[in-house]
Amino acid sequence: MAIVSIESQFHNLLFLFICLLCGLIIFQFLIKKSHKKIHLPPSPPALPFIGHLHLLGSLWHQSFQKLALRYGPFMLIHAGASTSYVVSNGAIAKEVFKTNDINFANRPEFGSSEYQIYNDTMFSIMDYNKLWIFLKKICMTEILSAQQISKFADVRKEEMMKVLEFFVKCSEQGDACDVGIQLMDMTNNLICRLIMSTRTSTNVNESAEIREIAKGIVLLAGQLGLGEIFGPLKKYDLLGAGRKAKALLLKFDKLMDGIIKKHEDERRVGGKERRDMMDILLEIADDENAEMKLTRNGIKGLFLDLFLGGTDTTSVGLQWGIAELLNHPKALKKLQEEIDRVVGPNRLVDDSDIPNLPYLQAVVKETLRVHPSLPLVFRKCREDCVVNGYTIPKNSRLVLNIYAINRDPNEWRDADEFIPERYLVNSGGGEENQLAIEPDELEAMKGQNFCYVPFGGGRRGCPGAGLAAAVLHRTLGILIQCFDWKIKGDEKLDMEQGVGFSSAMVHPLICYPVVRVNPLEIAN
Ligand code: HEM
Repeated sequence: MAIVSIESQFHNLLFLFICLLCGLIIFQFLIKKSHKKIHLPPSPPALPFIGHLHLLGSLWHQSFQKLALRYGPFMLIHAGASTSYVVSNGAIAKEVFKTNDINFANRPEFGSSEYQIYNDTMFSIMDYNKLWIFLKKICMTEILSAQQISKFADVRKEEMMKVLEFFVKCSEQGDACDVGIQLMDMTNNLICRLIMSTRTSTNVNESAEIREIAKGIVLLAGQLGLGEIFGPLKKYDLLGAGRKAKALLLKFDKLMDGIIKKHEDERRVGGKERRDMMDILLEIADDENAEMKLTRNGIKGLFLDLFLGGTDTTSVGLQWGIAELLNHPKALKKLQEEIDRVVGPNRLVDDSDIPNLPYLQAVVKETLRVHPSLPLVFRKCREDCVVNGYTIPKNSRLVLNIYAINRDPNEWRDADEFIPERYLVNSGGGEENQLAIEPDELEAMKGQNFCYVPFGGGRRGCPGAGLAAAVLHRTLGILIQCFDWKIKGDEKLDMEQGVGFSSAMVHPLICYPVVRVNPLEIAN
């Protein structure tokens, strides 16, 4: 009996073991099958919970660039609970910006939305929808149009003159100055004047207040973005950035209410000589026949974007431009010679000179290639689609590493080097002074070459590129025309890049300006 019982128990156990083994084999087979269905891009080995966070340094674009060298130009990266497809070359950027443009026209969430008071009306983060299309049209045909930019050329010049006066004074006194602070103030005042005809020194410090608010939000933006790594826990605002951002946004809201009211009062009285961006938007808001109703929140959200998107990016670009020229004295000399030859010493560089200054154009272009002001661009896909042969499920987060794309060694010779000459052809005679910028390169500035994407691309590309280009060329041209810049201690500048939303320099750009053409004597 006992023997029969042991034998039957053995059979039962064997049966159970075989069942388990079969179950395991079927389970593994199913997993493999499902993995085959979801064909995923390469990804570095990940750790539980934190994913690849341990592989990411303080500058994510540089970490992604290094990882791409090993895992390829299309990777899957898990930063805590947040998963992103990371693009690092021009061919795949083209698939996003061109082939699948409309599908990637949404932005992913950026921290907890509970703290965002303009959630559905902030142009840069709202989904691609009718309101976004309407606002984009207003940007491109009205407030950031080439016509509006040239209408305010005198305002750009006035702001420029303030900075020039300051540099001339430093030169006379032999003082060093923080060039970055001056350029930041200049771009902030400029954007404030274009938007609402106000500047720091003349209008109850509204633009200084806006500067402080924008600076605070830009600082918090990095932390808000980092909140994504907590997944659904982000709504608890574990880093506290959401609450701080909301306080700043409420301050901004109140300030804008006052500015809107002033504009409405002025409109009632009438007789304003020139319409600023606020006047244009208020007119559209009051227009009963407009395609869509533009609300006060829509106006505020758009302007917040212009303050955030336009100030740091442009002044950071200018700083890198000067810094690169100071570290490349031959390029600096060549640029000064070009400006002296084309413009001469009796007037300042003007917008109309830019087409005749190919080396200046090449310097600006190369600066934005090596130091894109926004090194990472975030998108979300609206439907399932295929990129680089992989199926990307709807609502996936995609990061375009502009920094890596612009420095791709397969596309650019000596990709990390600052070489403005790379865009130039000799238009005849073999002399350097007959250089011209390649026609293709002008197209590239408009986002048609996907290996060079400092302004992003497709319908969601930067709407301020025209204004940025106008400010960068003219300001850099005048600063180089009027001054020799001496570095403190006559050393090379440290080009280390800082952490943050825009890729600013870690070390302030401290220089001694030395007048070579006095702008106050020749201002035209
Ligand atoms: C050197 C200067 C600048 C650089 C390098 C730059 C770069 C960029 C980039 C890379 C994007 C993301 C584009 C994409 O998703 O494909 C962007 C978006 C944006 N930029 Fe700029 N930008 C600059 C200046 C400006 C200026 C002067 C303004 C306006 C005053 C501006 C306003 C915006 C806005 C509103 C967006 C959001 C567009 C959207 O989501 O549809 N930017 N910019």
